[in-house]
Order: sequence, then structure tokens, then C-alpha cells
Amino acid sequence: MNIVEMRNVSKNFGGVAAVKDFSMQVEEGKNVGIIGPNGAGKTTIFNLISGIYKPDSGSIHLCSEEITGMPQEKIAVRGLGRTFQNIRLFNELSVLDNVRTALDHACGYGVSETMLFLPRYRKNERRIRQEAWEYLRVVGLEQYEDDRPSNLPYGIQRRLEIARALAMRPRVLMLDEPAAGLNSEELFELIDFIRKIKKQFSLSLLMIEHKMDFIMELCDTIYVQDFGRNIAVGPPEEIQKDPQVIAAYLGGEAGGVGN
Ligand SMILES: Nc1ncnc2c1ncn2[C@@H]1O[C@H](COP(=O)(O)OP(=O)(O)OP(=O)(O)O)[C@@H](O)[C@H]1O
Repeated sequence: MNIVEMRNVSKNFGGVAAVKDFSMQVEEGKNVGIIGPNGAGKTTIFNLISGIYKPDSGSIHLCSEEITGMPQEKIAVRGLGRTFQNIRLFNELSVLDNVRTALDHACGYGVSETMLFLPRYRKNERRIRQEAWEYLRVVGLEQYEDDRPSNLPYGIQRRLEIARALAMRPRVLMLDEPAAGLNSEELFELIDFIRKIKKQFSLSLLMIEHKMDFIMELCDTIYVQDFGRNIAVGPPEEIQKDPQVIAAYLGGEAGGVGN
């Protein structure tokens, strides 16, 4: 089954064709990468899938259900979790409460129920705190439970964002530049970590990343975008040798994408 499917999707911003007639499938259990130079339309694809933008044309399906034009919250509860290029966390809340708010959302509590501590919410509060702590444990952040996210190193904030996304119980996890700002040791730690959570939560993964080591190591299929257009699709070993991809990325330099 395809967990995510985009069919002939286009999105324009004024005169800019950010995504042109794009089709993509993420099969259940697979890892799919989207690469391309700055401004190629990668984040726009994520924003279209997650409901931040509505496509001008084409359709998007999640777990075989059409979600084209659906609001973000409805798409999230149908099985889509994501992280952002610029980390989005609640800096006024503790690390634990950041995960708790994601769980509240996944449980379908409204803001007033949560804020006013109404009975239905109160009954489950202890269970939700425990569950939030379990997610922190899975991502190895339990020792930071009382800290404010902004006081923590970048790599830790990234893991917290992933814990929040996991708390939404996604079928597909979309990661927007998860390796940005990491050194090579941290990069390989992140690869191991992603493999671990993928297995533990039976996830399909869709990721955008400029770091080729990361993409080549993790992905089954790679989509290459350039100026809103798809210029190549295939497994990492083919993509690395594709002359169009090398030209788009490296201005025609010899050596291949992976170098
Ligand atoms: N909300 C918006 N309003 C206007 N233009 C936008 C908007 N979002 C994206 N664009 C434009 O669409 C094009 C694709 O942008 P997008 O952010 O999707 O690229 P990207 O491949 O993710 O780039 P990067 O690697 O730099 O993050 C760019 O020309 C960008 O300026």
C-alpha cells in the first residue's frame, strides 16, 4: 500500500512555480528522500502533504484516503507526523510538556479542555504524563524532562521535535533537514536513531536533506527536484550517477552527488 501518494500536484506562488506536476509514492515501510538545490520546492511538497498549503491542481492521498485541501489537524490525526526545517517547539513549556501537548492533540482534547483541566481531561492526565515520559525515554531525553527546550543543544531540540511527532502516532514521519547543523559523528548517531524509531514504530519515512551521506544511507528511493520540476527518481546508487542530477547539484562537476 502507498502511505503517501501525490498525483500531478502543482503549486504556484505568484509567478513562481514552486511545484510543477509532481507525482510521488511512499510505499508502506519504505524510506523516501527528496533532494534538490535551494528553492527547488522540497519544503513546499512537505507543506502540501501536511495541509499547510492547498495544491492548485492534483491530488494527495494518505493511507489511501484523499486528503487534498484538508486542514492540517485533520491530516495529522490520520497518521502524518512531521518536523520542521526551523525547529518548532514551545519554549515556555518544559520538555515533558512539549510531548504532552502533542499527546493531548492526538487524544483529541480541545484547548479549553486542556487549559481548564475539565473532568474528561483530568481523568487521563496521569496516563498522558506517563506516556509523554515514555516517548522521552524512547528518544533518550528523559533526563531533560524539566528543562526548557531553548536551553538545550540543537541536536537535543531536534530529538524532542521527533518525540512530539511520534506522539501523534504517525504512519509516516516526514523529516525536514533533520541533519542540518550536525557534525559527522552526530550524523551517524542520527541515522542509527532513525533506524531504531522506524523499527519500533513501524514507520514509513519521507525526508528532505542536503547531507548526501544521510540520504544515500537511509533512503530506498530518492526524488530529485530542480526549480519545481522532478528531474530524476530512483534508488541512491542510480541517482548518484545520474548526469542531470550531477549537473543540477554540482554545476556539471565530475565526481557524483555522493562525493
Ligand atoms: N509562502 C510562500 N510564498 C511565496 N513564495 C514561496 C512560499 N513558499 C515557498 N515559496 C517559493 O517557492 C519556491 C520553492 O521554495 P521551497 O522552500 O519549497 O524550496 P526548498 O527546495 O525547500 O528550498 P531550501 O532547500 O532552501 O529549503 C521558492 O522560490 C520560494 O521562494
